[in-house]
This record gives sequence, C-alpha cells and structure tokens, in this order.
Amino acid sequence: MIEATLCFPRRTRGTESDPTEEVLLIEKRRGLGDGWYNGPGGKLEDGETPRECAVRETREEVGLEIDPETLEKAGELTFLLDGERHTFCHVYRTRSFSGEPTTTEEARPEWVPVDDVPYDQMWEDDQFWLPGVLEGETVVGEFRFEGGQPLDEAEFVGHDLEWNEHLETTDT
Ligand SMILES: Nc1[nH]c(=O)nc2c1ncn2[C@H]1C[C@H](O)[C@@H](COP(=O)(O)OP(=O)(O)OP(=O)(O)O)O1
Repeated sequence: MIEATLCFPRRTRGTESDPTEEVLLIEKRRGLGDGWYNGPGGKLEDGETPRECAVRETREEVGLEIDPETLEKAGELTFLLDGERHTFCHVYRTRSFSGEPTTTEEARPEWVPVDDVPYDQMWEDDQFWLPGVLEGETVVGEFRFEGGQPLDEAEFVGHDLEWNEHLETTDT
C-alpha cells in the first residue's frame, strides 16, 4: 500500500468587506492524476513522516516553504482498488507559508477561489471530501475504485465518509 500526502495552502484576498477565500491547487504534470487539479503532495519517502512529506512535496512541486508545525491535519483518506487498500492519504491545510508558487516539471500552481474549485477536472472523489476540508472540517473517508491499475483509470464506485471524528494516526 502506498502512503501519500496532500497539502492545501490557503489565503484570503480581496478587501475586508469583500474577502475571497482561496486555495492553492496544482495542475499535475506527471504521475498519478496527470492533467488533473489537486493539492500539492505525493508519496512518502523512506524514513519520512507524513508531515515532512507534505512539506517536501509542496516545496518540490511549487516552491513554497512551509513550517511543518503549522500544518493542520484535515483528513485521512483510504483509496481501495478492487477491494484492496491501494493508497492511504494524509490531508493537510495551512495558512502559513513563504515564497511564491512557481511552475515546475511536476506541477503548475494556481490560486483558486474556494467557491470555484474545478471539481470536474479533479479526481472524482474530491467533490465529496474537499469542500468540507476547505471549510475547516476534518474527514475520514474510504473511496472504492474498480477496474484494475492504474488507479486514475479505474472506475470510482462508492465511498463512506465520517466528519470531525478522531483521526486514526498519531501524525495529527
Ligand atoms: N483518489 C485520489 N484522490 C485525490 O484527490 N488524490 C489522490 C487520489 N489518489 C492518489 N492521490 C494523490 C495522493 C498523492 O498526492 C498523489 C500520488 O501521486 P504520484 O504517485 O504521482 O506521487 P508523486 O507525486 O510522489 O509521484 P513521483 O514524485 O513521480 O513519484 O496522488
């Protein structure tokens, strides 16, 4: 089973009387979910904690620097492929980062209003869990895919969600 992370940097733009909440998404340029929007993130490397992975992947993919302690754990997602655990994904959000997002070989970053997230150009499961995560909730989810590898060509067939439950792992 693959252990992976997703990280959603957040910021507020606009004026005090008319603020716009934004999230930094990437258009992924290679690997799983190539061509789709997602948060920065990727697979854990040996010896790395999920939090360290989220920081490293965000730096590698879009050049933003994040202090690991400012990352807020927002979810734990299990993606099943044909009944087997394929990926366990730790989801984080933060409002604390430095640098300007930059396009790399892996990703093209884009600040997007949270009311305008392009769910039709994302993993099909995202529409079920990401809105709540962007509203500050915590999610534990299981998502079922069928049809064999790779996961991003399999069919999304069902899901179960629990909101604001205690998260399973110690890396919170
Ligand atoms: N169903 C799904 N919904 C979702 O929103 N994100 C998913 C997902 N299944 C996998 N992901 C994310 C989790 C993780 O951030 C990423 C894993 O993609 P990759 O295997 O391409 O990993 P990497 O970006 O580490 O790739 P490399 O650096 O090329 O090894 O995809």
